[in-house]
Formats: sequence, structure tokens, C-alpha cells
Amino acid sequence: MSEIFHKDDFFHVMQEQGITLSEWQKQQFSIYKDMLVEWNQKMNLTAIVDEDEIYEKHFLDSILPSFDINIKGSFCDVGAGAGFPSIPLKIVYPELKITIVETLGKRVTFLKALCEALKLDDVACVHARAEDYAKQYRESFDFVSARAVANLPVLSELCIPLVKMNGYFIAMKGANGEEEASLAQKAITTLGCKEVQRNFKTLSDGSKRVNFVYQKVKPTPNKYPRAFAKIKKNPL
Ligand SMILES: C[S@@+](CC[C@H](N)C(=O)[O-])C[C@H]1O[C@@H](n2cnc3c(N)ncnc32)[C@H](O)[C@@H]1O
Repeated sequence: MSEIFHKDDFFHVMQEQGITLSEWQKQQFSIYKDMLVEWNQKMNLTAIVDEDEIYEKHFLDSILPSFDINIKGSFCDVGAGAGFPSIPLKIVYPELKITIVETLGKRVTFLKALCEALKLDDVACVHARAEDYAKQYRESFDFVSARAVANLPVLSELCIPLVKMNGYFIAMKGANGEEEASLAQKAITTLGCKEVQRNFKTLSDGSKRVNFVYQKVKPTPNKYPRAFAKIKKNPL
């Protein structure tokens, strides 16, 4: 990637990956960017408000995992905040069936308005904690992902119970990702997963990304997820 990232580089990277976006998809990204900046004046959605940075650090970053694994079917985004990574993925891959589980009501309000403005079908925005949602919807999704929600030992217990057998948990991590991954090894195995990919990326400012892909090879034992206080106090 170039040293200074411009919005147009986003579309070039997509093309390099064989993804040609229609005018409407480009417009959807533009509407998304505008809504993010506008709503951010009323509520805390993101620290990134520069247009080029939004295209790189939110939009491109969200889509990066799909360059290494074919993301299709049902996709649950735990703690999506302002919609990352699931909404950029949905814009690029309109067939995805998205469920967002987000614990902050104001952000859910933003996400619902966003989905309406972007005319997105098949996006459910659920106001809940992931560990509560898993009581009813465990092992329901082909893919479960999260970015910037919790450290990996904790995040694994929030996300893996929601993954179907043979489905995938994608943990999107930054510079400390590998350290977190070593600490999470026991959690990943206990919850029924094994690592199948570890993908490294670098953004234009040199910041590192590592996206871990774990596959569910055994059902998650019924006692997980525990209540959040227990997960936090005593991570697996
Ligand atoms: C730092 S934000 C990251 C948002 C987004 N994923 C991103 O990368 O920009 C973390 C989000 O996770 C949500 N969250 C934290 N714990 C959660 C849980 N147990 N279940 C669902 N959402 C949770 C928070 O409300 C917050 O919106």
C-alpha cells in the first residue's frame, strides 16, 4: 500500500482483489462516511473522522479478512460499535446475512438508521450482550467476528459459542495480536476451535494488523459462555 492513503486507494485495492464495486456500492460507502461524521457530533462513534482515514482504517480494515477467507452465509459481528467490520463487508458482499450484537443502545440506534439509509436487507441489529445472546442463539452462525472489543481470552468466550460446527471465528487484532493469541490458546481449544489462518497486514502508516481465523471442530461445552463478570475475573 502507498505511504499516504487516499480514498481512491480503497477502490484500487478492491480492484486488485478482483472486486469491482458498482456506483451504488461506492455511494453506500460515501453515505456511510457522511453519517459517521454527522452522528459522531452527537454521540461517540469513532475517533477517526478524516475521510481518507475512514476509508482505510474503518472500511478497508473491515474488509481485509475477506481477502484470505471466503466469507459467506451468516455472519455475526460482536460489539460492532458503528458497524465494523460487518457493514463494510455487507456493502461489498450483499448476500451476507448479518447479525450485529451490540450492548450500547445509542449505537444500535445509529446502526438501524445506517442500514435504512444504505437500504441494506438481512441485517439484524440486536441490542444485547453477546454472552446473553448466546443463550438462545448458540452455534448459529457460519462466521463470528469482532474488532476492538476485548482481549482474545475474553473475546473467545464471547464469540466462539455463537459459531456453528465447522464455522469460523475471525479475531481482528492489532500490534499485540500474537501475544494475545498465545494467552488465548487454552480458551480457543476449550471452546472447541483450532487455528487455521494467521494473516498479517500493514496499513499505510505502518500500523500492524493480524487477523486470526479459528475453525470450530468440536461443540462448545454447554457451561460456556459464563456470565461476563466471571469471564473477566477468570478468563479461560
Ligand atoms: C471499541 S468498540 C469497537 C467497535 C467496532 N467493532 C470497531 O472496531 O470500531 C467496542 C464495542 O463493543 C461493544 N461491546 C463490548 N462488550 C460487548 C459484549 N459483551 N457484547 C456486545 N457488545 C459489546 C461496546 O459497546 C462497543 O460498542
